[in-house]
Amino acid sequence: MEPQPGATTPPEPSPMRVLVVDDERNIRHTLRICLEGFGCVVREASSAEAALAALAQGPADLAFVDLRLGTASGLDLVPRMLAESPGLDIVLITAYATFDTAVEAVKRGARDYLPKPFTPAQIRHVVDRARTHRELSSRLGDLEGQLAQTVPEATLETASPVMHAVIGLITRAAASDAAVLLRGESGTGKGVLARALHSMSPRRRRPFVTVNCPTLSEQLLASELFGHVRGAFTGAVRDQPGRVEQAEGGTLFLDEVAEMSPALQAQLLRFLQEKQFERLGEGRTRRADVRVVAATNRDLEKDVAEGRFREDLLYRLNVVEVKLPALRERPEDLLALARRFVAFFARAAQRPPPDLSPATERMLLAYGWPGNVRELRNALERALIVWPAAVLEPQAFPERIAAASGSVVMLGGPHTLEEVEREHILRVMASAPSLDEAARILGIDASTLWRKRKKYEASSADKSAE
Ligand SMILES: Nc1ncnc2c1ncn2[C@@H]1O[C@H](COP(=O)(O)OP(=O)(O)OP(=O)(O)O)[C@@H](O)[C@H]1O
Repeated sequence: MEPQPGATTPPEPSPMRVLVVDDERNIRHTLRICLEGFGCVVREASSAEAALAALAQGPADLAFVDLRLGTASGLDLVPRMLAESPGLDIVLITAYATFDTAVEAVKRGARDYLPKPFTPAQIRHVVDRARTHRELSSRLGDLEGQLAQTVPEATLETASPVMHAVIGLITRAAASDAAVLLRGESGTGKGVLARALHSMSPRRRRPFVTVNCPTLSEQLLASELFGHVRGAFTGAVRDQPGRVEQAEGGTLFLDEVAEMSPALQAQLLRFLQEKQFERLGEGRTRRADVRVVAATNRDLEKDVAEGRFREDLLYRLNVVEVKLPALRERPEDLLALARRFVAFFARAAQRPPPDLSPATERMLLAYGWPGNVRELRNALERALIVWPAAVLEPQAFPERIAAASGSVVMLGGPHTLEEVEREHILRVMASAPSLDEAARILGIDASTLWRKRKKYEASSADKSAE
């Protein structure tokens, strides 16, 4: 059937961009003809330097690289090409095929290995696989974008002198490889800062891997960190690398590091000292280049004094120690953070962001926020759900928060009947879709409700002006 005018068809995928790196003209030529036959856009390079120059000029999706490039080795070229173009699929081609070279190529980041002579079917297979890989990566990018829409972006902007000093310290620490210990109450943003540190560090293009220590049993935590081999324990059905290996070249974030058994503390200490570890159940010693950032909300000196935490491990972990202030210790940031969360959750709910009433601002500043930024975020998320009006009033918040500033009327509290009536009417009006509906719920005439509302609005204006 002919497509209907105006009908939308899915966009054609853009052609695969392929770079052929070989010092032999004939091979380049044969590969070009074959690849162009599969719809690829092909560029050629006859040396390692020409390959790097080609990548600097424009990205490629896939590269065929000869193992012997004149005097240079294609193996050495692999990491240099990946440094230039991290998402590139590299396939090494060579007549000198040996198993060891194949393993070495993959270790250095090549995706595959193709012995000469190769057939067009083999080339097609490589191109198809690279295309699938590209599609998956782009889908992953989309999903990451969507995820970023569902979690408010963390901000390092601050008007608080204490927080300013913290961010300065993190920024300086980012440049080095020193272990960093982030201390602070739960919800102060230790995880957020650990990630910020990683993204400011030279390791930012490598993985950031989190291990949440208290959520796992001792054995599972050991295996999570260092991996295991098949049969190491019941349920270990295959070899499994740990988070330390996943974080190779990057940063390992150990959240709540105080919650580790003595045996595991010893293994972690050895890893910090020597960068060496073993997978559970394996004799072979492995190495990993990983920067460790740890966090705790506990008094580790007390844990050391009471024999629960190794002193030598504490000194290894806190080469740089950063103490995050509680939210109540940085009041300068509170309203700005609150407004960011309001804007974020309003956008997610597709409504205009409500303002904070003066009473709400006073209440937010008066409350102690024991759950810190996490509690503030959750309180605002909830407020936007329960309070559809254009101005957020204290009543949109849980009673424990509202009660702190004494600004909210609670049933059974020290209030006059008139105060309770006003409060009840305002809450019903905020959640009802119309004035008529609010009047129906309250069991009074719409005109009576209208008069009462006028009176309350006048008294709110007087209070705000106070
Ligand atoms: N600067 C910030 N900007 C925006 N959101 C923040 C900021 N700091 C913390 N948050 C939010 O607060 C919540 C808690 O942050 P995070 O998990 O980093 O705290 P934590 O100190 O590691 O807590 P815990 O000790 O409980 O693991 C998260 O939802 C995070 O997004």
